[in-house]
Amino acid sequence: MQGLKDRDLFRQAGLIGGAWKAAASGKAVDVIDPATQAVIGSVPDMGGGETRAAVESADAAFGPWRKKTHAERAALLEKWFALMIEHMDDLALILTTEQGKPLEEAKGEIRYGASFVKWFAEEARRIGGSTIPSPTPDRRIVVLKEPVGVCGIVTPWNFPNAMITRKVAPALAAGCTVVIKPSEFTPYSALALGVLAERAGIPAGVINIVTGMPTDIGNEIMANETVRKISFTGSTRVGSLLMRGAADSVKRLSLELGGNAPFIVFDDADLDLAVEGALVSKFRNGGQTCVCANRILVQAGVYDAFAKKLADRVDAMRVGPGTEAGVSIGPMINEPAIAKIRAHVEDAVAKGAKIITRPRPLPEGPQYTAPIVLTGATTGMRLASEETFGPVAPLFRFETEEEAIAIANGTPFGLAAYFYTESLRRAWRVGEALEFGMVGLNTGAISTEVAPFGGVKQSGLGREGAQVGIEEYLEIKTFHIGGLA
Ligand SMILES: NC(=O)c1ccc[n+]([C@@H]2O[C@H](COP(=O)([O-])OP(=O)(O)OC[C@H]3O[C@@H](n4cnc5c(N)ncnc54)[C@H](O)[C@@H]3O)[C@@H](O)[C@H]2O)c1
Ligand SMILES: O=C[C@H](O)CS(=O)(=O)O
Repeated sequence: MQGLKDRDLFRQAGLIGGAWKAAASGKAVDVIDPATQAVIGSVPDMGGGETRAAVESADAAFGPWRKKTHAERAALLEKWFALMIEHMDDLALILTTEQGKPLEEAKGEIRYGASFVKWFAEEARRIGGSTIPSPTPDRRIVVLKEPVGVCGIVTPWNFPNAMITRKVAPALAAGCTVVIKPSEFTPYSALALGVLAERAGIPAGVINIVTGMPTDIGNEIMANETVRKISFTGSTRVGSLLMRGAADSVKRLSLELGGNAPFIVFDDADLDLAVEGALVSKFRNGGQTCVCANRILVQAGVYDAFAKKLADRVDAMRVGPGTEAGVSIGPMINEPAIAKIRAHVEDAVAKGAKIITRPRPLPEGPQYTAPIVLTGATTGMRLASEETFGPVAPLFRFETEEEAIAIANGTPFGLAAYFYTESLRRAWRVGEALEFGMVGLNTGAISTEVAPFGGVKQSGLGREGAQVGIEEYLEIKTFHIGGLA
């Protein structure tokens, strides 16, 4: 890869038991730069056999890793964190090249990804248990927290660094070992993290990375009884498939799945603040973010003013390759993503929506799409019920608070919701009425390592980050000590 200061971070092999490996079949999968469609390189197309070997390595490493003190594990995580920060420019360049997001956003993701490693290095020292008053005088009852064991970590392409660290950092801090299956579209960010983990001194086998197409790897992760937990971020379709597959061996599950976030602007909102929030929430990563505003609901009294302000700002956004200075919307991940965005817009326009942003020339290449604002969106349109996952801001008009809440909650998803109001009473009322795992009031930015992240309904199970994130990788053992009378 051109432009890296440390070329060793660009690896084209899987990591199993401390060894960098090709696929047993000799097969490889090409990885494409979404800005140019050029082949960046290839990674091994591994399958069930390599995944089994990775699980065996993780299992062999589990005993010694869990026996380390929390402070020892924390020190290794701190070193890993420091290396991520030291190599931020290279990690960001790898990320932008394989995923497409603007370089400054990629740096933001590296900082965000690293923040989980730092956070859980600190949390490692705070894994506690408890004692319970015994029902009889001859007994003591102690609640111990123990690592779950080998974890399968399956991650998406849209945040190829942070979605890994948000899982692996708490897993390692808790004393678990992992087999990571990164997205086949963006494996290089994961492999660079593997290189830095080695350099940090994290022992061989604690982190294993299997690359390639998902079905065989996924089947082995689901079926292998040594894997005690699967932590998955991605679509609801694949999440529910993993849930079914994990059932036979009753694995623990964390699922961070799709969303369909409402972003509600009430008549009494600070409109400028709401526009800023909408830009942050809607257009981060070109709209390819699970917590992106998908449906922007605007009360009738401010609808036209909000639409104009938002459209003016969107007209000023630059579209281009993520490596170019000043670009705020990079290419979309692949052509099916572009096709879905187009289909949503065409469906909306056919049903009466209007594009109010200016037409603009786009850079050459099939994966660019213009950010747009649509007025006249209604609940019968595809973009009301499906994640568009692109830079399309549809504005729905509503009259009353009850109507807005009904539209917002009228989805099987429940990841993130946002609303803007200056009224304290409405803030509590609406905040409590929204059926979502995360709610932003007067802010479009809710992602941080310090706060629980996760959804309800078909958006998933469990929470990542914060104090609770490590619990996902800990089992409770109740230790009854008798005969003490
Ligand atoms: N809730 C969250 O925190 C969160 C975060 C990021 C993305 N997402 C969601 O992810 C989706 C976009 O990501 P995506 O397109 O990579 O999702 P995806 O579900 O297609 O893929 C996610 C991962 O699952 C793997 N996978 C696919 N089929 C599999 C199988 N049969 N067995 C095992 N693994 C399999 C993929 O290779 C990839 O690594 C969106 O719906 C988005 O909302 C959610
Ligand atoms: O795509 C959804 C992610 O969880 C991204 S972030 O955590 O909000 O940055």
